[in-house]
Amino acid sequence: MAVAWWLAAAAGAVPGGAWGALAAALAALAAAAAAVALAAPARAALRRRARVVALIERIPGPPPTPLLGNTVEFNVDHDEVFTRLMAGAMLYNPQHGVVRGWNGSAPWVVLYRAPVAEAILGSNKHVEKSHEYRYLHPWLGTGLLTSGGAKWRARRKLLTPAFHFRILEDFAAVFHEQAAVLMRLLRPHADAAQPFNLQPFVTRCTLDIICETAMGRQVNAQGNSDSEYVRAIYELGSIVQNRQSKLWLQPDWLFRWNNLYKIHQRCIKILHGFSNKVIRERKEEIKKQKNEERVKNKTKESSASATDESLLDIGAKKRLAFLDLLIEYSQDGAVLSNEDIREEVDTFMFEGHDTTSSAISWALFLLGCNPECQEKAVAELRDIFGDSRRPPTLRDLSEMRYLERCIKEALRLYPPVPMVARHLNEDARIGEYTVPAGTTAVIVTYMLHRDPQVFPMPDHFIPDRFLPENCAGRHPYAYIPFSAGPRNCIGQKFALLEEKALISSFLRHYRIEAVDRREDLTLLGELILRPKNGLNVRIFHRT
Ligand code: HEM
Repeated sequence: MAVAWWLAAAAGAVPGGAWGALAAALAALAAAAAAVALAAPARAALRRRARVVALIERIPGPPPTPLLGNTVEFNVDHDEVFTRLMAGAMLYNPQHGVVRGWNGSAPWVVLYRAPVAEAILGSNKHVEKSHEYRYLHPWLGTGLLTSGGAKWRARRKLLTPAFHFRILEDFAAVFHEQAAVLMRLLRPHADAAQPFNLQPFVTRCTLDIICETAMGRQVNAQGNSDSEYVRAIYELGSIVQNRQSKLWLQPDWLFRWNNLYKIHQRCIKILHGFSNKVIRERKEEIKKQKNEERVKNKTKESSASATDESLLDIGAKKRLAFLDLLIEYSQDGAVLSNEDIREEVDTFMFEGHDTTSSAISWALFLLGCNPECQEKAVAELRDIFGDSRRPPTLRDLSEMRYLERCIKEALRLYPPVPMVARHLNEDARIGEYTVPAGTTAVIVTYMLHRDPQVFPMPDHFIPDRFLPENCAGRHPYAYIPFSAGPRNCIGQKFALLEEKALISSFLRHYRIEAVDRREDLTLLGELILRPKNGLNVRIFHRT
């Protein structure tokens, strides 16, 4: 275009004669060439768009409105979005569990049957998170949960050993100590006529657990729920949820004009400030310890009484936290910088407390709805512990087989992460459909777990569905509370141990009765599955 303009300007600048005619002809030629040159990419873009539309429209789904797509259907009260999504999905193509929708002009597919979920989650190609995860970036950066491509692959490989069973053994003591605090705090509610919401108690406990296991620091959320750090975690979590569901909070430039932005920035400052401080201090402590060890080793060689001293040392050894492992893996900044470490520590803080809190609260609530299952779990605990009040060992936890089935059944009915989403960087074959690159694929775990073909009487709480003989032959993607495939939850063993430790401790102290009826609960299916008005229960001391 610039060439045409220059030639036209040149034609105007040389008045009359053959030069002028030639320049004008050249200008026309250049303009035509530019139009053709521009038209080619435009035509290609139109062709690509037509292909996307044609492929997506082959999939059943609600009729879209021009420009707005199906966003109008979701312009409902916050409480209704999740129910709408599921009802809409069930209405179209329930047999295959693949439904399409348009978020404005952006294509989406909703998947809710095992084979189609496997097509995405089981693939090594479709590992990019969808755009909805970007609201977590200011806090988590691109840590394991939010990163993609080569960075995610390298980090996943690096961090996997940190979740080895041997390392988790160290955390059993933290689970027990924090469970003991929770039991004490629940005491005033025991045997009272007035029901109470169990969830905030459990959330504060899981927050204390993750803080100590991830960073080796105590924030004492159970003792002081008003701490700046704890408040920042809650506030930021709620802002992220808000941004996901409210269109006007989504573009960054619009969000900056909203009152929430200031709070958002303040929370980020507090959370990053805390993590940075802990990382700095821990690095210094490790350096100091190493120096002391070096000096001691030298003294040991020359002192006969060194044995007693080193034994004392081992007794006083500090508990390992994930942070210590990250510092070790970092190789003095060569592999992970301080910021890289912070991303991962913050990711564990985020992903490792609300999820477990949701899982534990739902499991206890369901045991409160099903007293016969609760008593079976208690009988199993009596077999393991007798009358002893001792803390559970890892072996005890592994013997809680019935309780494990209850936990798994609760994770089936109320998966803490009710859906996961991927951005498709290339075409995907999903069932009988080709889904084009650029589509967002949302796997709705909550629906997938209620497929009556796989789980007869899907709404009933039946822990024995998870007896080994009943699991045999089940599709590997039919039950995926921790997602599945290459991007599954790295913390699932940790989570199950924590669940068993807390729930067993609870059942050894209290009997629980659900006050809310399951059918009356309003579910908020956001990042984490929550009941809108909490989980109201009564508890009674066990005699
Ligand atoms: C009951 C508790 C938990 C549940 C139900 C759960 C569920 C999940 C799910 C569904 C995903 C996949 C998310 C996605 O694809 O968007 C995930 C990923 C992840 N989870 Fe968990 N999680 C739990 C506990 C934990 C804990 C305790 C930790 C850490 C201590 C943790 C750390 C992570 C991380 C780092 C990822 C990202 C893994 C990756 O992309 O490679 N989770 N979790």
